[in-house]
Amino acid sequence: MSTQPKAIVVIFGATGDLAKRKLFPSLYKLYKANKLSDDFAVVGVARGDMSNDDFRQSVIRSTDKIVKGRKDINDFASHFYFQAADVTDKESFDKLQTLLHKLDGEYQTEGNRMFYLAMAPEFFGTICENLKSSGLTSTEGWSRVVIEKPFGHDYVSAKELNDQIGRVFTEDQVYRIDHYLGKEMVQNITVIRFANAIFEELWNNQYISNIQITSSETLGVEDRGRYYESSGALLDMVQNHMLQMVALLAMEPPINLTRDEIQSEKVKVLRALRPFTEEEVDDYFVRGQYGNGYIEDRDVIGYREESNVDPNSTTDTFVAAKLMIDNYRWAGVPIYIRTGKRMKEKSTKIVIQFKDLPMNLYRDKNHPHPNLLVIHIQPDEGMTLHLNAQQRTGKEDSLPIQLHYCSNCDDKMNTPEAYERLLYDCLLGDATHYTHWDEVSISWKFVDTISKAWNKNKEVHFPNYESGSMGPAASDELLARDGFFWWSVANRPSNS
Ligand SMILES: NC(=O)C1=CN([C@@H]2O[C@H](COP(=O)(O)OP(=O)(O)OC[C@H]3O[C@@H](n4cnc5c(N)ncnc54)[C@H](OP(=O)(O)O)[C@@H]3O)[C@@H](O)[C@H]2O)C=CC1
Ligand SMILES: O=C1O[C@H](COP(=O)(O)O)[C@@H](O)[C@H](O)[C@H]1O
Repeated sequence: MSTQPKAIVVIFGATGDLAKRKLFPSLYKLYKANKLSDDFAVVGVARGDMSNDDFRQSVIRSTDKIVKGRKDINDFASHFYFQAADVTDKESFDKLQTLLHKLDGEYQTEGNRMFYLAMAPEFFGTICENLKSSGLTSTEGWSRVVIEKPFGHDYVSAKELNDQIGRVFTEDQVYRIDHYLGKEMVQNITVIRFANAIFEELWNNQYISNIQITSSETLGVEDRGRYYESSGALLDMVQNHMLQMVALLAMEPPINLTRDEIQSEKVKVLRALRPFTEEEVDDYFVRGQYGNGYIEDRDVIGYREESNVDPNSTTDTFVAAKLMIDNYRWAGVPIYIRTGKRMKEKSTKIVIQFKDLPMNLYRDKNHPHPNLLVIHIQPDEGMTLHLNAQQRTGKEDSLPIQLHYCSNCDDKMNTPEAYERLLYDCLLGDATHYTHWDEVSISWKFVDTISKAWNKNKEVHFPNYESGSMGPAASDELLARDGFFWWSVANRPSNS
């Protein structure tokens, strides 16, 4: 298989935020890394009428933040073409077909096509149906479709969408993107587990006390209020990114590293998640909404004051939960997750807390120092092992130390960005780090119960956490009830 795939990438929604902020810069980085053949073309689709030159200037501007003074940027941009089209208008697709045939000839792309749906979800089904009816998917090369999130807003809508897409593309042609799966250290979760004897033997309820996953953001809802009002943190982050990290952390070792075997093991974890009745939800889930506050040296408004947000909104901008996986390996081990907007720091971390020794000769009874494995997903990418190794002078107590590995502390720009990795994977036909329908459907069924319970009970006292905090007090109480607390582990080693 060529590591410099030839293809035409068609980006529906090419004048949108995702295209400019993530897709064009990622394609440029692939081009810079010689991961794109010279035979590639990108066709941007949107309604606005734009010349190819204007579109190329838009692409160049979007890469500005990456590399200054780029000699090759004009050559890169010359591969971009704009096709004005309204995706609800079938005739638009005939014009697109004509352009793709022309470009197939000019760039010898062998009829290979990636259709990237960087548009609002309500258009996903329509685009797929029009791609088929216009013959755009009948090509001598391969054709793949990348579907952005949210993939539906509940199980029923996700199933309808999946059936609509399934009438055009086979499962192997469908790439449901969850960009967390493109992140360096999310991809390393299975490497840390399955390439290190010292961890795999301990990775179970015999040795692990609890697991904590935090994905906190300092950003508020920004200009996405219209979308977020009907999503909230539960559907925006938990149903996809958080549950995907749980699956990777808890899965059994696959028999090999093929997509099918890895996804098969992830599905087993999701199926073993303890289901809750609607009455039990509030015993295991905490919801929050940010109020005003002070963050990153400035005053910020609360969620209800944001644009396109109902002043009496009950949408959750924060979720904490205690998940239980009822299988032999994890029975009894709580997995705590929390995610939210307008929190104290932008960070995604996983903390594995190991059980205490039955008898610790050096234990400082007032300052327990259990062993922790911290997997830093972002902003630092790496891991820290918290051990007890030094003896305090003249005392029996031991001192905690940290072994720290950071893969991007010296050169943050070198680690491929998630979208860069995932775009390249799709061009290569590798769906390992994309989500399979089986994973998506189970995640929706699990989250639907929580969503229904919360929609039935709107008696919430929102806002219930200050911007700049780590969420509502109930999130701490969720762990305190079990004798635990959220570890506020630093991004970098310290001698605390
Ligand atoms: N932005 C982000 O950070 C993230 C976005 N996503 C997902 O990515 C997708 C795109 O998001 P985002 O870029 O923010 O959205 P935007 O609203 O910024 O962009 C939407 C794009 O779709 C085009 N468009 C809208 N209607 C039509 C139509 N009828 N025919 C053709 N083109 C149309 C718009 O151009 P025009 O109006 O000129 O036609 C524009 O290019 C969404 O599914 C979102 O959920 C997922 C994760 C993060
Ligand atoms: O999918 C999404 O993720 C982003 C956070 O992504 P990150 O890579 O910056 O951690 C979140 O802000 C957005 O609301 C959500 O849709």
